Amino acid sequence: MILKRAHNLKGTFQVPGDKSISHRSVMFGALAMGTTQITNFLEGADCLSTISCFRSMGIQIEHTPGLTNVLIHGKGLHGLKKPEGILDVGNSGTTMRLMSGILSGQSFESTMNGDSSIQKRPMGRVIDPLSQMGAVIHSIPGGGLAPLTISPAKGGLHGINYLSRVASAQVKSAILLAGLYADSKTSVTEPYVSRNHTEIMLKRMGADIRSESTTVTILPGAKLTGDTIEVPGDISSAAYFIAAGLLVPGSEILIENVGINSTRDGILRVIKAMGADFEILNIRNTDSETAGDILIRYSELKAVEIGGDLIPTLIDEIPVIAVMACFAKGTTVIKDASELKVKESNRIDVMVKNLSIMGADITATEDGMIITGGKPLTGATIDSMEDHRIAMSFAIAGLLSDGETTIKNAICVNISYPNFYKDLERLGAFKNN
Ligand SMILES: O=C(O)C1=C[C@@H](OP(=O)(O)O)[C@@H](O)[C@H](O)C1
Ligand SMILES: C=C(OP(=O)(O)O)C(=O)O
Repeated sequence: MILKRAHNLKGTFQVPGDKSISHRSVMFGALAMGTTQITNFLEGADCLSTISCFRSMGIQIEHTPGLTNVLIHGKGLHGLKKPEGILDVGNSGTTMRLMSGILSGQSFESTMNGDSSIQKRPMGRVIDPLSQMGAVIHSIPGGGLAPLTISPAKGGLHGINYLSRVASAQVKSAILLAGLYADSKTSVTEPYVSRNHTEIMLKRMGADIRSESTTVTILPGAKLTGDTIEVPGDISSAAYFIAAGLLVPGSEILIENVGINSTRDGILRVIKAMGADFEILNIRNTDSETAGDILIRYSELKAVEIGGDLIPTLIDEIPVIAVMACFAKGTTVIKDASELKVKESNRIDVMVKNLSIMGADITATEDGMIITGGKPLTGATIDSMEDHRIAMSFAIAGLLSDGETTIKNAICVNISYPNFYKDLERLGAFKNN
């Protein structure tokens, strides 16, 4: 993929459905009784991996490729069947970690594997709490790495009160899902509140689940019922167009129907602090998840400090926030973000290395980065490391740089945003190419 400097991005469009909500709608729909009807499902490779895993456990899922309506014929908490082969989660950490919780409660043995990136990501963070609940999980290569084999829990699962070291919705959700199968109440406390889509959707489906401050508690025994789920647009995908609209001179972009759940809206708080010219219009609820239209205009930005409880609300947006910081006046400090090291790539290292190559003033720290804006960027050849967020962040950087930027392994955007380059084109990003 080759990108050059752009001007005047204009248009109204929608980003695809939220990845986190799409995954959960399939998983929880499978565990509910009756039909779950999903609209605006994300047809990204990660969510398609979730569909294929649940199909191989006997769940009938109606989905026509190219259409975003999906029907899940749920079979209840005990309706999954032993899969024929290995469950392949592809590139999706969310699929592997949430399914670990579900599979821990089943009466059959299963093995999950994924691609080379998944095989490097830490699964000990779900193996440990689930084992405390009585789950039997074996890391085949050892060290808490995938592939993982999950065998039936001999004495069944037990409720625990778990204090998590990390603010991670994947860890929290895995424990809560196992809690549906436990013999007593389960609670998870995290250092900061992470995205709460699991809590919202399980509650709607009938689970007895409550949140108080940073603790979520679930009771076993509830019967889940199928639901109608309108998936809002993914704010993590909108983030690239928020950045492009703010930074490409002369731009004005309206992104319709974006999920702005308060556990996900950190990027909006950051651009506000940066002095961005934007508005959130038409705020509404789509089945308990709040959505709105985001109007973005070209702006002069100033630096910000980002850390603490803000981090989980924008964790996947940090790579593109780093790009924005290169164009903001002053020094931006991003801290408390060491989770970035265990995503699809080490996102601190990859951003710092490549933005430095392009000419940015950026330094890696133990838990984040420090970026002084104002140095012009020059196009370069950037390897995405097969990480979708890296590919999309450097595509935006390419629109703001002198010369040409070439993204290697650019196709990985299909993980969360298959039409990313098409949507950029529609807004006029390739007029100069
Ligand atoms: O629960 C989810 O859907 C997700 C949680 C986050 O991961 P962590 O739970 O590891 O922070 C996020 O980075 C990921 O893209 C999706
Ligand atoms: C980290 C991500 O996803 P996952 O953990 O599901 O692979 C992401 O989409 O940025």
